[in-house]
Amino acid sequence: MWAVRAAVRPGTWLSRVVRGCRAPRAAPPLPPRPERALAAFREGPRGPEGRGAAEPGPRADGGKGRAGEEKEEDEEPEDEEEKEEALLRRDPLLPAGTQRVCLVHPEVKCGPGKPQGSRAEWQVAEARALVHTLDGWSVVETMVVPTKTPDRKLIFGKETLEHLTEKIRGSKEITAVFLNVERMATPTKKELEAAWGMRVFDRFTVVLHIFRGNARTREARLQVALAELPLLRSHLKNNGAPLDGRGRGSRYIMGSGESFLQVQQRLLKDKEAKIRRALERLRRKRLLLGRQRRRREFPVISVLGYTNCGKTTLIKALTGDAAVQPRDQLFATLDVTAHAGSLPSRLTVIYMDTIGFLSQLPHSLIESFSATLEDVAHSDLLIHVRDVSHPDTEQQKASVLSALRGLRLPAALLDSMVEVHNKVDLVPGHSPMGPHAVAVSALLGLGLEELKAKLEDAVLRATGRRALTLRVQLAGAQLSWLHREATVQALDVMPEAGVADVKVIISNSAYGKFRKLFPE
Ligand SMILES: Nc1nc2c(ncn2[C@@H]2O[C@H](COP(=O)(O)OP(=O)(O)OP(=O)(O)O)[C@@H](O)[C@H]2O)c(=O)[nH]1
Ligand SMILES: [Mg+2]
Repeated sequence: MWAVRAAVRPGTWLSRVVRGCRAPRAAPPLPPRPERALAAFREGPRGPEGRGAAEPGPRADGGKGRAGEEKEEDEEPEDEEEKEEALLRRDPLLPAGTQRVCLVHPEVKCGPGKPQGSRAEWQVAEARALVHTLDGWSVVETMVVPTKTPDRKLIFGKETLEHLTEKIRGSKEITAVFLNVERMATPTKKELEAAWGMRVFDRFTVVLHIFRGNARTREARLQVALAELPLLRSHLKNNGAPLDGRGRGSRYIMGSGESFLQVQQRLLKDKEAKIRRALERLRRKRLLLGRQRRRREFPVISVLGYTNCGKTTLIKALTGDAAVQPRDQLFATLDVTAHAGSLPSRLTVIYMDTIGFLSQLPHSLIESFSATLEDVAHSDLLIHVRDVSHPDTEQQKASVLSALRGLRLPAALLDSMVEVHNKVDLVPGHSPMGPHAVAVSALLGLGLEELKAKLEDAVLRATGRRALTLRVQLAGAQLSWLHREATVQALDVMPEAGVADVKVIISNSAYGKFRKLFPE
């Protein structure tokens, strides 16, 4: 889902699951309420899944199904979970405590590695934001250094390296270096650390660290663990020792006929197979529960956008869900979460909060998260939230759209996407262009009514429904038929005339049947 330099790739929406409950349509004449829809998303005693990221890890797989519900394939024994926990144990990637970072950005001057359509300042700003996301870390120095071949072993030419070394070693303030490349080979890292006399980190390690800290569900945590495997492999290859630093012992493990390296490689392979199996189990469950959700016919709206643009804040504003916790942080949301809200005609919809986009995201992270994109493809509507107060808002939009194109979503879903211009409180006089755009301040609650009206219109169109007020005879079967086949929103009874005006949300096909059965 993210642009990785010029190549934008699909990325990381995580999905959470849906717990079963009775369909709200079975309880007319009350309008379907968000709470009821939320109940469909509950995962055991912890309450609605996908609560704020600040809560301790809710489970992605939910609790036990109720009687009468579709039986879950693949019930997991308790010890499966314990085994997964073992897969997730690992050492810290970054040192704890305060770090004063020198941000070194290799700017590709020409050649195939030159990033398309993005500026060094933007990439530097994004790298700085990543560093500031880490607790106690700050950028004290920024150096943009020209390079022709950022993927070469030492990245910089001899002279540039000497110049950098002089500056870095000469500064008393700097305690670590963030080299803004996707991945550094272990030998490169070692050589740079030796030259500069301090730890050097790449974007992969920093983003992985943030992901580790923010992943809450089992699925998200396993996906991060999968993304880490290349790092463990390269450490093994280059050090002959795993990252967790357990002793190497003798060259051959006694009696096994395998060298230490072979044993470690085998263990990593086993680990990968186990993580993939566990993810596949969770994925099957998610798809099954997604089918249940669709059967219950709550329209699903996926809320997408660049990281920190205000997706979670918007969902909080649209649903009033007090447990939603927006944070001023990159990748605050790593688990796709579901939140119910209602639209003007009281139609209940489910908003899916998703992980944000970022340009230049390490692609092994994106790949490991990509299975969860399936959920976005099954939405009824997409909202693209934009932070219009951000200086790079246009690049961010291009990044997001380009990533979305890479996902091969249904054309109708892309065409009907609603663009939300968020944070307009910070941009006085902003007026959005285009028929699908609405300006809001999710934080201050501005423009939400207009947005809801647009969403309702789009959802009804996308799901082949319409909102109608129908006059029915109280004596006949019309009212009970509508209760059965449509969603009754409100009832205005006129006893003296023996009629009622019924506000319904009804599918086009059901309306056709209604007219056939009860001609006007
Ligand atoms: N001024 C202003 N700030 C906003 C608005 N909407 C969101 N924010 C702030 O922007 C920051 C990020 O908001 P989130 O809702 O967490 O953004 P997000 O897109 O969910 O971020 P990730 O989950 O990290 O991708 C928070 O500090 C919000 O308070 C807005 O309309 N106006
Ligand atoms: Mg969020």
